[in-house]
Amino acid sequence: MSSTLSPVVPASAALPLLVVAGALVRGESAEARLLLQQRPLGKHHGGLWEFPGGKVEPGETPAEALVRELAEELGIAVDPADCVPLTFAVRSAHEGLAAGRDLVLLLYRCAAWQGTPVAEPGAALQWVDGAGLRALAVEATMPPLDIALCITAQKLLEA
Ligand SMILES: Nc1nc2c([nH]c(=O)n2[C@H]2C[C@H](O)[C@@H](COP(=O)(O)OP(=O)(O)OP(=O)(O)O)O2)c(=O)[nH]1
Repeated sequence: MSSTLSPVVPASAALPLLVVAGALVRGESAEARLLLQQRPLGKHHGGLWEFPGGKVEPGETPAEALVRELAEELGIAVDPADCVPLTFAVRSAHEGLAAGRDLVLLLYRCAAWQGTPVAEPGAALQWVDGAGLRALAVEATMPPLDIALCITAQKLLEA
């Protein structure tokens, strides 16, 4: 191979931003609902509905980060063993991310926790059924990355 070829990822490029989020599901069959959180106004994607979660900090595993974020944002305690990888989505920096880095979002299914989710100041929560989730995706009231995640999350709500 020629030594003049550029590597796919230049050594100088920033690593992707790793974000974890939880698809918290309660109830079964027709009663199944997913928890969505509205991002506080003033934050990136402010006012849009997303899966609760946040960035993985240095030294954390993704599951540890999710447990921490769910405790911080919702005040619930989740066992890492109850965080089951569900799907992921990737957004390129070229698609308009302010930080200028690719973003990889790992979505976990969580069906067990302790406590009752409570929104942080400035945020809001809603439990959606399949129709509610579709409506948010179609109306683009979710971050672009979440539209892709919803296709899989929707299956958690199917009878
Ligand atoms: N939590 C979450 N973030 C998402 C989703 N979809 C999506 O594009 N994002 C983006 C928005 C943000 O750019 C990034 C998450 O950052 P964040 O601001 O929530 O992370 P954080 O809780 O660590 O926040 P901070 O303390 O740094 O303010 O991922 C989603 O469904 N959930």
